[in-house]
Formats: sequence, C-alpha cells, structure tokens
Amino acid sequence: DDQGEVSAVPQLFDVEYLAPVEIGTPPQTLMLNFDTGSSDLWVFSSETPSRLQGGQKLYQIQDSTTSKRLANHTWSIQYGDGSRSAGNVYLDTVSVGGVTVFQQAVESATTVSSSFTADAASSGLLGLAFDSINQVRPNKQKTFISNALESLEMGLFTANLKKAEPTAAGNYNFGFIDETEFTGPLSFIDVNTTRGFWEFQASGFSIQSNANSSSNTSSMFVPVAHSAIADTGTTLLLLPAAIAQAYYWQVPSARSSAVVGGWVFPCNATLPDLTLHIGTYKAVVPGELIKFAPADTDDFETATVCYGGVQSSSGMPFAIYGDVFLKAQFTVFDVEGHQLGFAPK
Ligand SMILES: CN(C)c1ccc(C(=O)NN)cc1
Repeated sequence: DDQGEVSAVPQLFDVEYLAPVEIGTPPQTLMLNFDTGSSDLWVFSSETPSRLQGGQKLYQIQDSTTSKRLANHTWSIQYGDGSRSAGNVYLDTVSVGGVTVFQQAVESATTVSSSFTADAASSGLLGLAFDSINQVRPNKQKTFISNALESLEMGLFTANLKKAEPTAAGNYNFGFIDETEFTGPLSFIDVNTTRGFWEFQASGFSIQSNANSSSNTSSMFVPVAHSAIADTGTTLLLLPAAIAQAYYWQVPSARSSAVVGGWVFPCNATLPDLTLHIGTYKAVVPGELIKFAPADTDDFETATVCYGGVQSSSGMPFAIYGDVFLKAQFTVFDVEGHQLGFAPK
C-alpha cells in the first residue's frame, strides 16, 4: 500500500499553488496547479502551438516510450473565471510524490486561453474533484486520485497550503493523514458530490475584530446558510454578498470598487478575523490572510489601496472556499468517504 507527499509551491501573492508531477518514461517533471475544483489533468505539450506558449515546460509526448494516443478522444474545458483549454488525450505513467498510476489520461493542450499562456510557471492542471465532471469525450477519463485509490493506504488526500513567507511551501499528502500538520481535532462534514465538486454546507459566520481578540470577545453568529465548494484552484474566498458586505462594513474606508472589481480598503487598515461555521467546526480566517494584495502598485510597501481576499460569490451557484480559506486550515479530502475534514493549524 502506497502513500506520497509533494510540496505545494506558492506563486506570487499566493495566486496559485504548484506541485511537481512526473509524466512518462523516462519521467518528465512538470509543475502543475493541483485543483480540487476540476477533474482534468492537462498539460502544455509538444502539441501546443508555440504562439500560445509562454515559457512553460512542455510534455514532450514523443520522448516518452510509454505514451499512447487515446484514439478519437478530445477534451475541452472552461473554468469559472472564463479561462479555457482543449486538445487531444494520451495515456502515460504519472507519479506524484512516489504514488504511481499507469495509463493515466494525460490531456495535451492544442489550444489555451491567454491567462494560461501568461502563467509561465504552470505547465497545466491536475484535477482533484470527482470523475463525473471530467471533460474528455466520448468517454470520460478518471482523475489521478481516482486511479491511485486502489494503491493508497487510505482513500484520501490532504492539503496544507501556506501563506507565502519566503520559505513556506505547503504540501499535499496522498493516502495518509500527518497528525503533525495540524493542532486541534479534525472535524468532518458530509460532501454532496452531485455536481462533481467537494461541495458542503456552511451555516453562517461571525466576525471578531483584532481589538476584540485580545479581550477575547467575539461578535455574534449570523446565520447565512450557504453551499460552498473547497477549491484549491481558486485564489480567493468567495462568499455570499451579504457576508462579504457585513465583513467589510467592519473595515473603515473599505468600499466595493467597480473599477478594481471588488472590495478594496486602505492598506494600513486592521482587518478583523472572519469565522465561518461549518457543522460544529468554527473555521477562523485571520484578518492578515484577508489583506490579500496591493491594488494600486506591485508591493505592499508603497501601495495605499489593498484588495480583499474575501470577495462576493454573487452570480455563482455556490460559495468558493479557495486558497485564502485553505491557507488557514488543514484539510482532508476523503475521496472514498465523501467527506471533508478541517482542523486548525
Ligand atoms: C487561469 N487559471 C490558471 C485557472 C486555474 C484554475 C481555475 C479554477 O477555477 N480552478 N478551480 C481557473 C483558472
């Protein structure tokens, strides 16, 4: 029985987390965006037109002695932010942290949209949502984790993403729970896989100003029940508009800017902690994680306007608990049990 661990390398402003994946024989190591919000493993490859490349390392299909074309199969995917990619399908050996899958569907991009071309560090995505939303046609293919299950000690993986201090890389573990990676007890909730995502129910929120936290008083619970997905491939924490508004109304001079495209505030503001209630678990997201990025310059030192890590999910079918949320929790993705586990760290 197998298990494995890979580091999750934060990119600039923690916009995404990349991890090394070995593809083919001899192994070609590509940095991929591990994405619990989608279910396709796709890569920039020798089939990607050079005008659509942006410096990414490519999967050289012909250099792998074990690559096999999956005849008459193609794929096409569009993500929540409107970005898209499409192409052909191969089967090849894929290893992550020592966990190996033979004949994993590797989706080769023949077209990608501009945001992928511009993302030089990422050679593609490794989807970790459920097989039902894989986009290969005419026959859907299984994800890496789905194929790996039979060889794993436990049918799960964990995510431990970190705020990018210079040295801090987080990690993904496959097949085991490392108890040293979290402090409090794990709290498990049921996942609804009907839409193919790691979807769960949250019951509401409470806001604790940093002033209060020293006096250890927290404000009241506000019952705004909502559906949400746990999505490592989304940068921010996208919440029902009522929650985002209630949060930033606690921040002096915060405003929702149409020009910037979301809630902004003065960079010298003190942001309150936000607690999201999930079953019996109280997920605290520290205010410092919500002070996400400078909005008017490229660095915090000179910026006066900062962009919030909490934004509105209005128009979406569910809230999206992305990296801003996941940086504050240790998360267990229980594939076989259809559950999510959260713990403070
Ligand atoms: C453009 N890029 C790098 C994206 C990567 C991932 C996603 C996403 O919604 N994942 N759940 C969107 C866009």
